[in-house]
Amino acid sequence: MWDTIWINGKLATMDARHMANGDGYGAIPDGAIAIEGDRIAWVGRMRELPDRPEALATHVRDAGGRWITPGLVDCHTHLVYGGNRAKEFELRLTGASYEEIARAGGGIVSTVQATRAASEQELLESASVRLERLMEEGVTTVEIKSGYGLDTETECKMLRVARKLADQHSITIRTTFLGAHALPPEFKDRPDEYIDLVCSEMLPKVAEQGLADAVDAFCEGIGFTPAQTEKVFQAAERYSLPVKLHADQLSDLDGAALAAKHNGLSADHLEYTNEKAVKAMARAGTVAVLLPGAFYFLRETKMPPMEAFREHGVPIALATDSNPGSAPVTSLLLMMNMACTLFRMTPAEALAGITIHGARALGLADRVGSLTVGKRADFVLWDIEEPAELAYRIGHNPCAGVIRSGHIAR
Ligand SMILES: N=CN[C@@H](CCC(=O)O)C(=O)O
Ligand SMILES: [Zn+2]
Repeated sequence: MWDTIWINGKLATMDARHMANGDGYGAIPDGAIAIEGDRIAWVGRMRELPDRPEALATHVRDAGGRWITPGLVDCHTHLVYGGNRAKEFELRLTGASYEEIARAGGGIVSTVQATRAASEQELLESASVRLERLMEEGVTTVEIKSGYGLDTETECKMLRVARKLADQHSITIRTTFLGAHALPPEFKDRPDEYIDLVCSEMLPKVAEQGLADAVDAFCEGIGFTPAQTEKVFQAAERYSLPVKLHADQLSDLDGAALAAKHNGLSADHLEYTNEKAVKAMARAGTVAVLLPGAFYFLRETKMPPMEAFREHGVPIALATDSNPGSAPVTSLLLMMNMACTLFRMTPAEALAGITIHGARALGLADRVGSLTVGKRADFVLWDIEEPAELAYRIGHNPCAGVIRSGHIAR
């Protein structure tokens, strides 16, 4: 006997096994999902159920003909930080660029000051508000990076806050150590010494305390060089932590190829990525994580190489990049719309980007991201007539219910 069975759902399974109809959603129109413990025990057509639902499960729940998708996955966020950067936004509107502000000591470094000054409790409270916004739209898995501490104490503080968020909310959180996000002012003109600190003190401490599930860096003119980034990756490998990379956002430093060389889970941003690097990503299974919110907010014009990703079969994920400087956004549905409008993705590609491919970018594709037997029973009920509506509307939240680990979460 199953614990629960949801009947009368239209399932967008996002499971390759159901993609034969070519709709891109793996749709099952008259679907049911059975739950045993926190896992999916059965998925299929109602008429293929082996018996009456009441005879199969303790609880029978009616989805009322609603669409059901996997729980959404936001695979790239900087959700924990102090302060905000509204002043920098105003500055950019008077002509200063994101890079100019960063080079003049503003940008990421100004958030570092506010984050160092904030208590753990203050960071927890401000990040909780942002996390709640994501969860209201059906997000059940989220990645959170450090990177606004840039000293051992504050980097650990940020990651502890991210872990606590997972204890306090009904959500799966993966944490990523991003010590190599920017050069802290106390290391001005000494980037190699800072990278040594990241590799020999920060990362070992973070790893010893089990605070990170992955390691990231910002490989860019206003971040770190490929050689410095590679040192961070080598240190991550010593602690058996997978890597990801903020790559090729503002210029082509061959960052995506570097991430692929180190079997990166993902390379993120990728506006300037070249085709050779795309091929390397395809070979390594590195996911392309696109961040249309940052592209929009910084008014970027260089498009990520969409056709090359498709041609070479690189999985494309989407994320909010929620952060105070380049993407003060907490809506993954808005990212779907922006990905379709700005990057010309299809709504089905966009949904795959925030479900199965987002899961893949976190190394979690065997556990979440699709309606598949054995995966965690995380799914969302939607008041929509067709799945494309998730990407079509702007500023509208049709989430009608969230099931997380088998239980009704909202
Ligand atoms: N590109 C680098 N890091 C963040 C932005 C951080 C910030 O500006 O505060 C990003 O992913 O866009
Ligand atoms: Zn980022």
